[in-house]
Amino acid sequence: MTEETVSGDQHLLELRNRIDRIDGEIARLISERAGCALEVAEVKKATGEDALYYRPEREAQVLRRAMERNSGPLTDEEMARLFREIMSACLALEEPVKVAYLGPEGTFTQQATLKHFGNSAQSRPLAAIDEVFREVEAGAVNYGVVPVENSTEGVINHTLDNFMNSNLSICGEVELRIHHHLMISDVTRPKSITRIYSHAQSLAQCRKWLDAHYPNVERVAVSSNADAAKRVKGEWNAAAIAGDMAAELYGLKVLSEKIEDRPDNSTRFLIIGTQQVPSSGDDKTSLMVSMRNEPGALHDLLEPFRRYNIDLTRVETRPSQSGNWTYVFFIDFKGHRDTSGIAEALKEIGACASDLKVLGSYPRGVL
Ligand SMILES: O=C(O)C(=O)C[C@]1(C(=O)O)C=C[C@@H](O)C=C1
Repeated sequence: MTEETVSGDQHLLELRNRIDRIDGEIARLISERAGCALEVAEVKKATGEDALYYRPEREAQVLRRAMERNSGPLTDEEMARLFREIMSACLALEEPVKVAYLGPEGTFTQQATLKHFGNSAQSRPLAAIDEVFREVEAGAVNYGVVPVENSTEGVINHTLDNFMNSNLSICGEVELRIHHHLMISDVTRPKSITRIYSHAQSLAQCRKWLDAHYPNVERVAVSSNADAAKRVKGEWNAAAIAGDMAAELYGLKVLSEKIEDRPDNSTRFLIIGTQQVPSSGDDKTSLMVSMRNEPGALHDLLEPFRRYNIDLTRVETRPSQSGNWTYVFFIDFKGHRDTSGIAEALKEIGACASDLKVLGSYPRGVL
């Protein structure tokens, strides 16, 4: 052994000893934090049966602070993700939170659920968006996670329509970068692919790539990306377009990575529940408004937003379920319903609308 390797080995040993010491301190501090969370739970329990353990506004503040005070070398996102998991474990200690999401397992909605609630939440896949709403309404789970819009393909109508017949609120949002991969099973012959399975939205998000690389291959729309991945197992002439979780879950091999046409392709998901969330300091509000079917109605609806200087982030129109050719507007804007300016604007809009429902004010997605 040369002198150099001896001193290298010695240095490695010293560094590992240092890491062991730091880990000891981190472990002690995490336990102390978890003890605090248990005390918080006692304080909440004393408020009665309906005590709210999960506090979206507080979680957003904790994560934002973790990012603000980070000075590297980890990225802000990486640091926040670590705190996400610590808080998830602390919340599970207070009271296990039950979450339903649009399944099956392996979908992007499951990935969004994990990103938002962390690994300690008890999550359950359901077959349809309606079912997620129903299970939250019935109290079988505390929260639901459903997709609402994609940056390439637009709004998910089914989710918006469900709000028309539901009393649930929006208590959070989470955005996920969507990376699609072309994947095959171990029996697939890559040169003999004649069929590609995926969800219709994903096929649309990879349209140009498919036109360029697999122009004559049949594209088969199925109920989810995870379902596509499942079908490919055992088919020698088929491939699937899906995400990392599906590839892992079904043991598929990724043939081509990140094949989405737009590199910034992302999907926004909503957290639905029954609680009204206080301001976190950086929030969004979602409204559902019906207007009388008369000239100038849309102008009257939007005018207060301009006057109170409120920043609209989205306006969607859906046919109302109560009559032909009448519409419901879904409007998102920056700010919390309880802040001055917004509270006044909502009062004015309420006065000119035939129906106004605040679907919720909630923290802007952090991670
Ligand atoms: O501050 C609270 O209310 C807590 O319950 C503590 C805590 C945390 O671990 O920081 C845990 C769960 C809540 O969702 C928010 C924060």
